Amino acid sequence: MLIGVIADDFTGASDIANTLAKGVPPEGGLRTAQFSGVPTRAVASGIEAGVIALKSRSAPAEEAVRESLAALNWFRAQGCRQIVFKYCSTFDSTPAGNIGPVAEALARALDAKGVTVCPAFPTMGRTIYQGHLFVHDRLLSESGMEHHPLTPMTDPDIRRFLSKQTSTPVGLVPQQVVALGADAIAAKLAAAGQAGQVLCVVDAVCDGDLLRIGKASDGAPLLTGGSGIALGLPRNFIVRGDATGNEGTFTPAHGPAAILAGSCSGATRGQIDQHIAAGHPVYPIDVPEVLAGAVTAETLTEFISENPGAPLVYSSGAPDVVRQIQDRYGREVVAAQLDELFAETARQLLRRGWRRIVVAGGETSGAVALAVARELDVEAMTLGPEIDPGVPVLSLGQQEPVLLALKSGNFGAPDFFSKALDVMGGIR
Ligand SMILES: Nc1ncnc2c1ncn2[C@@H]1O[C@H](COP(=O)(O)OP(=O)(O)O)[C@@H](O)[C@H]1O
Ligand SMILES: O=C(O)[C@@H](O)C(=O)COP(=O)(O)O
Repeated sequence: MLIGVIADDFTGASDIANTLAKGVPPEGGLRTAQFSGVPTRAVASGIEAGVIALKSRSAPAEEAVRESLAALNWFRAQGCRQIVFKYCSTFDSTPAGNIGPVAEALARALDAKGVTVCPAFPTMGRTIYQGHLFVHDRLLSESGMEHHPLTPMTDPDIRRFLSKQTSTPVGLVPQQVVALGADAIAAKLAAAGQAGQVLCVVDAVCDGDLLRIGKASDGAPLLTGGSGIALGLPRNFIVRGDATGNEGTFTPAHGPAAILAGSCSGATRGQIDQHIAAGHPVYPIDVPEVLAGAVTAETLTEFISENPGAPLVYSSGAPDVVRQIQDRYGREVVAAQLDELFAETARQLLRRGWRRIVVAGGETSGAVALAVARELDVEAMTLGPEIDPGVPVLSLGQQEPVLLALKSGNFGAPDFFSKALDVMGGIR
């Protein structure tokens, strides 16, 4: 294994695994596998890039650091030469962590300084200029992310926000330097390191910038960012002949399907509206009823079983509704109960023969994907086709694989849900 990625959530993991598997022409990508947590068993030989999905984004900082270091140790044992810490392209975190503490701990363990911090994903409108993160034409803090249920983002200045989470000063490589090319970027990062800046925000406003950063990162032990940071990495290994590249085989699955949505993002709520307008069966989950024990995984499984095609169950609500529920019951309590509801629903569906599940939301995907991995006793997932930017199909198991699509809350076209099922084998 050459590249090891530590991802702080499951949708983010499949996003960067997709980037590594695709790469850019003419070289293409690497043979990539995604793991649910730190693997406990030997993995297939020939994997060139591994992505460990952790559910650490909303965990306490100490726990996130511990799990990330365990992932690092596993990758080191596999011989990885480059480690990437993947977080959200909207830098989802709180002032108490976890991006700063995890990145500093990894840098310490790898003796790295002047480490790139670059959440840019221009295809999805996430760009960084003078250290400020934009989502399309809005600053992060006016993009809707200021209403996120778990990690509301109210400061678009990534250098200033990250500094609240770190014990060392944070540097900046401005776009004017990035535009000069790989040598200029590498020199600026080295100077930052010498000045004691362990982490350094690197501007990127287009894929060209990410490719220049990728080239500058050849040989770097550690970089951190969104999935865009991986865009230029496969080429470094392929042109040197260290990697042979991705062959990309995929077998669709047939049989019943289900869509589970716990994301409350504007994009997901729009996709739900579109799914309803298209006449597909939907079940809106009443969250107080879940907390009262009146709506359970059995309720959802029954609804899905009785409504073939593209049945959708969702808890997603508008920001004011979510706030009211959190104020009444507590944010963590609600999140834990909904995670378990979706996880148990997935377990029950697998036991009834379901082999295609689409999930919307990072936390929700983490809960579901971990439950599926444990239920099937399969730790590694391989990459199938990309449904929409940043969302691939994941395949678990060899014979009759189970297919998952883990959609980041903010990603996907308005018709994402039916599109995902089409790619996975059709709606029937
Ligand atoms: N109606 C609701 N009220 C309160 N919290 C909710 C509701 N629906 C979902 N949640 C919680 O909101 C969070 C959404 O996060 P996540 O699944 O990561 O989505 P996203 O990818 O949009 O960030 C989860 O913790 C989920 O349990
Ligand atoms: O970088 C991104 O935006 C995604 O890969 C990601 O991390 C998604 O997280 P959620 O929005 O919580 O699904």
